[in-house]
Amino acid sequence: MASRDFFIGGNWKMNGSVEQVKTLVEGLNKINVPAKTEVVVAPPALYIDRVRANLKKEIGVAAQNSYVKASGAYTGEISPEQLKDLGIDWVILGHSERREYFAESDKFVGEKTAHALKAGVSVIACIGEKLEEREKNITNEVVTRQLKGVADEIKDWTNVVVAYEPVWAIGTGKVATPEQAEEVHVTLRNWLASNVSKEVADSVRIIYGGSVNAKNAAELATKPNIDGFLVGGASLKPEDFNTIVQARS
Ligand SMILES: O=C(CO)COP(=O)(O)O
Repeated sequence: MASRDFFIGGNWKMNGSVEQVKTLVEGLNKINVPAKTEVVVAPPALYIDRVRANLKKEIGVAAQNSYVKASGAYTGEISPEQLKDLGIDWVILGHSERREYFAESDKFVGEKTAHALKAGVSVIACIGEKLEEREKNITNEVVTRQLKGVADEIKDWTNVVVAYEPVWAIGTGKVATPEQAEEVHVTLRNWLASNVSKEVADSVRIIYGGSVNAKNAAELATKPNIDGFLVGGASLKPEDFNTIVQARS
């Protein structure tokens, strides 16, 4: 078994209502977090405060985005400093939906990562190729370019988790095979060993996201370089999410 702790993130995306969030938190509070496993959920920003107030402390809370400034005239944005103020220790950055719909560049994602880390907020940094990029056989080029966007801006990787999320697998029910995911994770680790350090390559957690569910998680978790998951749809179902949390136990 890999020595890196298992990491499970639940990305709720823009889902939920006051009532649904309450039910979800009640369900999550029943989860027994196994040893050497870290669990973090990312509610929409509006609900973060109430989730943190009502969720058991063994489960962390993440924002789904944050900006590159601490405060100021940036209408609609949220700073990592404000997240810290509310006891939020994590943020998801560079999700493909933000890259696609909000035109976030590799450099901007790197800058946001650097700012969040400086503010003391840990980062789940997302990367992943689109279907046409996989079909053109440029997956490795795309994911290492995206990883470089982060590597160019930071030195300390202690508080970073890398999430490999192939865009073609997100919300499609078309999960990457364990072999496909493992292959990319190895590529990323090799890139880190060559371009950052062997220590970072060995210690950074690389998690997989894209149609992970209660049925496929255990098999994916057998791969030595898959250190956990970033879960979308199935994170809205506490029982399924619990099965995924227990996948390596
Ligand atoms: O984008 C994802 C998590 O960030 C994955 O979403 P799904 O699990 O719904 O495919």
